[in-house]
Amino acid sequence: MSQPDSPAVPDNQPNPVLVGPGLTALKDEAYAEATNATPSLDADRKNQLETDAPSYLADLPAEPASQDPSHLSSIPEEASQGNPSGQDLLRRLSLVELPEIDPRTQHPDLKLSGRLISAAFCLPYKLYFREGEDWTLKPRSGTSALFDSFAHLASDETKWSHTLVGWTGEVEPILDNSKSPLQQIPVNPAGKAQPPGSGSSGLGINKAAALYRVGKEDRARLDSQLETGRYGRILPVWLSDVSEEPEDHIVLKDQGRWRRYAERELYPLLHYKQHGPTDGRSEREWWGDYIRLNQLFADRIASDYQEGDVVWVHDYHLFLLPSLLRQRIPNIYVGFFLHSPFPSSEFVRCLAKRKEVLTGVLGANMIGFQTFSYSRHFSSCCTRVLGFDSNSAGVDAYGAHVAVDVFPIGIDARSIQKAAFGAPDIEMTVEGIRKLYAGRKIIVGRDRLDSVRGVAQKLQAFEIFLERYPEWRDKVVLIQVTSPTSVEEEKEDPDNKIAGQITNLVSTINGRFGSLSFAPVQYYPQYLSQREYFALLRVADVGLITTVRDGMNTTSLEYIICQQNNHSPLILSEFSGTAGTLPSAIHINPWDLVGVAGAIDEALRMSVETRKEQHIQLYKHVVSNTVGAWTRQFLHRLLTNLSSFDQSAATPALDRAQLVKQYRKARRRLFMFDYDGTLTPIVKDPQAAIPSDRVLRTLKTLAADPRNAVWIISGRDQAFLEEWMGHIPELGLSAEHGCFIRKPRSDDWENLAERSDMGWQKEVMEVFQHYTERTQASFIERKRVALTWHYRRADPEYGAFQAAECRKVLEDTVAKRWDVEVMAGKANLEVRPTFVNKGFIATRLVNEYGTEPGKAPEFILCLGDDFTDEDMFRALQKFDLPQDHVYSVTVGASSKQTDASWHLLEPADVINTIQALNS
Ligand SMILES: O=P(O)(O)OC[C@H]1O[C@H](O[C@H]2O[C@H](CO)[C@@H](O)[C@H](O)[C@H]2O)[C@H](O)[C@@H](O)[C@@H]1O
Repeated sequence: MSQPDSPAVPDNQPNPVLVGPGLTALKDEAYAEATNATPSLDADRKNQLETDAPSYLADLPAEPASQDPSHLSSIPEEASQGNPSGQDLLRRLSLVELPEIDPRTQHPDLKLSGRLISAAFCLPYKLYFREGEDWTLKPRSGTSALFDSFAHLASDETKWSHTLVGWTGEVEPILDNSKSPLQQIPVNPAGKAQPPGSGSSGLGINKAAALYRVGKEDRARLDSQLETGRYGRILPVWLSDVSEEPEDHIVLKDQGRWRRYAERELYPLLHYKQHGPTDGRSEREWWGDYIRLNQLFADRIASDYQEGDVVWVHDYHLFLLPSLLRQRIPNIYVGFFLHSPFPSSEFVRCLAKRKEVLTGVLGANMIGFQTFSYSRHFSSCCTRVLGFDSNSAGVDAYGAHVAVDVFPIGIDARSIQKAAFGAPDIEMTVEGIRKLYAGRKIIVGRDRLDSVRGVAQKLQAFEIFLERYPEWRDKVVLIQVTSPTSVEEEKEDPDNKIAGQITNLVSTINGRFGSLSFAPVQYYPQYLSQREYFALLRVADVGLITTVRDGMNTTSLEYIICQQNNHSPLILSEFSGTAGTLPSAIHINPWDLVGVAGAIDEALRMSVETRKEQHIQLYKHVVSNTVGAWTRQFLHRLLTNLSSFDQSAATPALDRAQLVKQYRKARRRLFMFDYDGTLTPIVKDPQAAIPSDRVLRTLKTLAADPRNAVWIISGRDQAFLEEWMGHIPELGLSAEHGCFIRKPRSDDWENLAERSDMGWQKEVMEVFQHYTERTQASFIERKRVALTWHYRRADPEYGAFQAAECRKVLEDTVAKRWDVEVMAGKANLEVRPTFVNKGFIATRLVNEYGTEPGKAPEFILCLGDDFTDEDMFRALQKFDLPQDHVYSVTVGASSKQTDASWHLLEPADVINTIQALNS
């Protein structure tokens, strides 16, 4: 989730601007918390949730363990008709359990160790430090669903042994109450106290600029404090520069810098925000830190890794980690989940480091997204930015298939239920708020103060609502709570533009529609306690979420749990990742302010029956798609994918040793090389795909051996082959997929299509021209016989779409009248007569180059990369030759569908292989 809204306890709170009655105005308690904090708040949270849990929850299983929402069909009829209470529904859904994965016994092919290592940017705790003492751990606010997932993995509900690897976060010192703040300032790099007042703020300490040293013993103490707990074993990652200090000390300096690249460059971009141009200097520095941060994570994981471990990497701070891990441990099992949105490739293209970021994450075996559209954008980016083949199932990257899938995250419904209905004093708080607004409808909004959360749009829409529906004036109150942003990019806004804009809007609305006794907008720019937060969600008559972009909006899910008795409607932005999973909410476009105003009116007037109906659907979703179910589903899919990438089903990499051995033994050898994509890499312009000197030299040497017959069998025309390879007389050339042949040491070309009627060409040209006119940047390559329509330079998705249509038209018309084949090549469509193909040429050559008539060569190496080369591979299978005499090799991924027996990744490997034979 993109820094989701969480009701967690704050570590600092600003002063409220307009504090409405009924909610506590919280003061800045960071100092007090730091000095008086308990060793761990986990116990507190647990107590709060469990000791006071209502008895009706006692017999509930911990988690509805669904892996498949289809189990909802098994909900008893009355559950949906009779409008059961939320607790009933939760209880019934909980009974529908699917088996939990046992990593040690399931997927035996993967030889799993049973250990799962989660990598998340920050630990679930904020750390407070005083030399020589136990560390103080306080729950970190935000990303609550993710932390709940870790807790689930560490619980008895799963069979994984869970380890969490995360950055310590910005470590803060515990200040000594007995000393004045100025006596406690941190040291500068030379070990001297910083001069009083230098960069100071608040307590006299500029935390961002401060420098702390953490010794070996203190770090070991933290390790042992984190050895066990709610989230399993935790391994903290210490982010620091290469230190000049004695080795056993880590220097923490400008700790916020580790966030900068991710939160100033990636976060805005992922949320469709682009900053203005800069000189790029700071970005380069941040990028350096980003690489180092990812490397330090990789080091930490690699040092703990055991064979068969599964690593699950979370979110955009760690985009590079999957590839860094794979570099260190090639066969590692890695899953990646992006909690934030993923934008269209048009946005990603703007990122200077787009290639590094995309290839970094493609080191994973599977990449998960919150919604289908985010996953589609990602796959499309890999095609457009990196040129990789992709479809909705995944991306083929560097010879590996990376699965891409969708997993909308959920919440821990059970613990939210307990907190919202079982926490001490919550009923009193609920009653207190109700009394305060008695006689008025309550609309509730709770967002982080980021521009992408759409709070400004919400207020503007509310103003229009009061304007257009005057009957509601004085009868409706909007309670809007905004917690401070935690994202660097927004925090650093020097003018605090959003905050200013929001307070202005609040004042305008209250000025226009309020009175001395009532303000229609109650605005609370502060953290709420958990009790106040849930009480607020419970009393709402409407929940209003107008986010302009988010990965997953957990507030909307928590609201649904809180509304299990009232069934108040939820108005939800269609730009929230949650919208797709909550079709029963009232969907709005936050940019259509009049539409939002209308939706508020509709929600307030909704009949009791409709509200109930909608709520049941929403509630079913939330309690069956919990964070536990999400966790299990992700891992289940990852392991299934890993099993299906089973290497026994894949084409093996060419065994060079065996190849060389047979080559040396053989008296007659035949080589058949395809050209494009085999001897040269695929490039945008066909005329630019010329052979390198190295390729020519290697071929020449190979063909110079009298035992070798070396042929180039290509779709290219005579002119091209002659221009670039014609000067090597020992080479045999076959052009246009076998239509023309030039034997070694000959200048004459044999035309195998001589007697064929070329009437079809005119018809094909007409169809090709039709599609060329309609597909920008596509073009026709006219050869003597074959015709090729290229769309590599066109928009890849549109080009492929047009090619599919064009192919169908040709197959339904020309191919029915003429004896021609329509072939889909690499970003091209080709038409040629059926009577000849590369397979036909291969058969002819095998028969021609034997040691004696009727005997095949003792060594055959045949290489090609595309569909047309498969004809050669199939032709070779028809000869009953000893296995170690024939090497059919496809150039590309091992996962590729092919009739070849071996694979090589790319043209460079082909040349290296031939060189190995030459040496
Ligand atoms: O049989 P081949 O030697 O592999 O030739 C097949 C076709 O290759 C050429 O097109 C392909 O390569 C181009 C250069 O890398 C690339 O721009 C294009 O997108 C590919 O389709 C060639 O232009 C065709 O005539 C060949 O039939």
